Amino acid sequence: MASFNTIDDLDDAQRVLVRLDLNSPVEDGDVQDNRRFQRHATTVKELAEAGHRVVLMAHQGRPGNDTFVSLDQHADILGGYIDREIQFVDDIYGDDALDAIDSLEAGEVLLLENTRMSDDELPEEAPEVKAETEFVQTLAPHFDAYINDAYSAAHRKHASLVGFPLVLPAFAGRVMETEYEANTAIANREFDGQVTMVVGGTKATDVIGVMETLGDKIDTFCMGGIASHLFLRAAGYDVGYDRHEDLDLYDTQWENNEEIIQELYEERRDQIKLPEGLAYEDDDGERAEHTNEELDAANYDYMDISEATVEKYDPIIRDSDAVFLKGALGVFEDEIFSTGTVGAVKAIAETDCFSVVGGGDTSRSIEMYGMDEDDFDHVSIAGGAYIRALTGDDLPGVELLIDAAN
Ligand SMILES: Nc1ncnc2c1ncn2[C@@H]1O[C@H](COP(=O)(O)OP(=O)(O)O)[C@@H](O)[C@H]1O
Ligand SMILES: O=C(OP(=O)(O)O)[C@H](O)COP(=O)(O)O
Repeated sequence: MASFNTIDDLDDAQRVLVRLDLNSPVEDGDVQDNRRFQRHATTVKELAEAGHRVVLMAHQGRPGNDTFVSLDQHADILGGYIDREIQFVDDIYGDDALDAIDSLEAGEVLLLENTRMSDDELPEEAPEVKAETEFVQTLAPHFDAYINDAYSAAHRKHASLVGFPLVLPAFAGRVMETEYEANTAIANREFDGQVTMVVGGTKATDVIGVMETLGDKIDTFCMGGIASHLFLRAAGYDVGYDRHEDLDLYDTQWENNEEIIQELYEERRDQIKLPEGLAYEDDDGERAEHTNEELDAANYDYMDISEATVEKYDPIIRDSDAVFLKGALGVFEDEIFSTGTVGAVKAIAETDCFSVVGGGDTSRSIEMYGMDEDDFDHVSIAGGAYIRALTGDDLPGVELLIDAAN
């Protein structure tokens, strides 16, 4: 496996510049705590306890959006996980930031302001271009090492992610390490027995990309979510199109991907397991189901896979050596349509297989329905980066760490 240097390879008492991904939901201006803080805290705590001077960079939201806010709240939330104060400076590479950086003592931690508040950060450009920005050129001389822990942002060619590895010795943090290991385990097929991928969610292109890239590494695809309706349509059932004009869940995806869906369905018919039926809300607000033969998308909105489908997928999951999950099998946020997602996630949790659950939305089902993250080998905190890794795209932030090690 191609690899990178990690924080185990750092010299003692370093001045380290660490890129985290603390990008979080924001409600009425309040940053919402989430597992990104908890995960990155592991890296930060380890660095501080080892006696390094630790300066953190992260982004929040995108300019113009309500979620584009200062990182002052992030410092408090992250500090709560490491039992030590995280200083915050509302500057990135101006005099205030440099003063705060240079006054740090061993074991102290400082968070800089939202990197996206610098004009140098955002346009996606080649690492060589980013390395020449004032942002990178001003900060780099104040550090001995750059650490990238932001796997979930590693698909972006932004200054804080791709500029520094060209000008400082570069290392991976603990989150980067675990996310990378879990995702490459599938691509390299590091398992002897059955490998199953449970795929759902709303985006057909994600599912198609995974099937095209990993089709020969995965034995069985158990399908749910919107994508499964499109494959059921390819199989000839009356589903996989929009019944409201103002809704576009299916039609555009079908128009753009019809040929490849038909092709994948024909070529990989033995590998692809489709729902046996789908669930909808009846006139009394209760869950009801149709078998595939009864499906009638002109008159019903289908929100989950049927119970018979859960029963069909259950033994497949339990007989697997490794199971990867991407995307929800139904609208699990509504309890009556959580049967599919919770059924699959529970079966994965109860099975002694190597298991990875990914997708920002889907992994929320674990705590929503009282399951324990420790029952899985890895629960990814990455959305876009996870799917890019699964579909064979390089992550520039990761590639630069590998290059730096070689
Ligand atoms: N049949 C369905 N109809 C509408 N939405 C669905 C359906 N099945 C799953 N979803 C939705 O898919 C979302 C997750 O999809 P997606 O964003 O692709 O995955 P993730 O965020 O896990 O990567 C869930 O929030 C769920 O409500
Ligand atoms: O949260 C992130 O991505 P994700 O929602 O795909 O997991 C990353 O922080 C990247 O953010 P961006 O998509 O605004 O570049």
